[in-house]
Amino acid sequence: MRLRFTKMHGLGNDFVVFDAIHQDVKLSREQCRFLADRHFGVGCDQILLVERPTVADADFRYRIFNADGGEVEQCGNGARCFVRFVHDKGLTDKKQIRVETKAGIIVPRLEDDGQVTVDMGVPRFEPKEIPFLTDKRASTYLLSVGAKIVEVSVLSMGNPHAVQVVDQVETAPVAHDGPLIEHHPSFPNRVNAGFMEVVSRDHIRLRVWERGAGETLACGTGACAAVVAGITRGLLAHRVRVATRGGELTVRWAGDNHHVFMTGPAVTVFEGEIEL
Ligand SMILES: N[C@@H](CCC[C@H](N)C(=O)O)C(=O)O
Repeated sequence: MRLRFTKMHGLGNDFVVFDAIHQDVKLSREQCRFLADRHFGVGCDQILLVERPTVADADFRYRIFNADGGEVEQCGNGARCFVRFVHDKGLTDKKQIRVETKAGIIVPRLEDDGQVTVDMGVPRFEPKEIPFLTDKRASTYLLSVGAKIVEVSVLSMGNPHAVQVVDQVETAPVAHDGPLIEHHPSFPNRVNAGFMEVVSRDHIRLRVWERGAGETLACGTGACAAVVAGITRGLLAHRVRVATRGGELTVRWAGDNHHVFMTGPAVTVFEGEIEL
């Protein structure tokens, strides 16, 4: 089959996006891996499908596949690109849309300045039953990672995250420890591993080893998880600038059962067609 796609990115976290409303798009794991391959395919961290919703209270359905071909629950940078895509393609003229994901409904909004704010929902502190709970209130755990013991905050932004605080993010052992945390036996569904340097109460630097994709230039749900972890640990204010290798996001969270809001850019790089 020959499919049209759009190459997009949110802070360098890059995507191949398909309109699966006007074309029949069914991707196998191998086809996702081929599309994501930076040498033999198009190259991307995730593949995004824009589909008709299957529930009454949503405008679209948004499906996400990691570079390894696994379908996942949520993707924050992708959600911003999703909004830009449906607007650019004339699929809607609503500024605020309701989007069905595997993790429930999210509500992105296209701002007047072209940035996108996404209501990412309420963070959940789960899984609750993993060994070595150290601080129940802050939901932190001790994990043995290689020869070290690392304290991580474990939470879900629809998808799973384990976030640790490091002194200097640029020298953090992301490539070494990231895969060990991703595949740690405490996380049977694997996990995204965040490394956060707290610069001040309203500014962090962040690198994320993503489940199924490796280190990316930015991770939207990772940014939300890091800010929630930092606030829960008493380290951060309620509005935080998150600096990633690909650029900057703003994340807001008022705590408890409040929703997390993430604001940042969404960029189209090129349009293409590929034979699968
Ligand atoms: N890049 C993403 C997250 C994509 C999914 C993640 N790798 C997972 O497996 O949960 C983002 O911007 O949030």
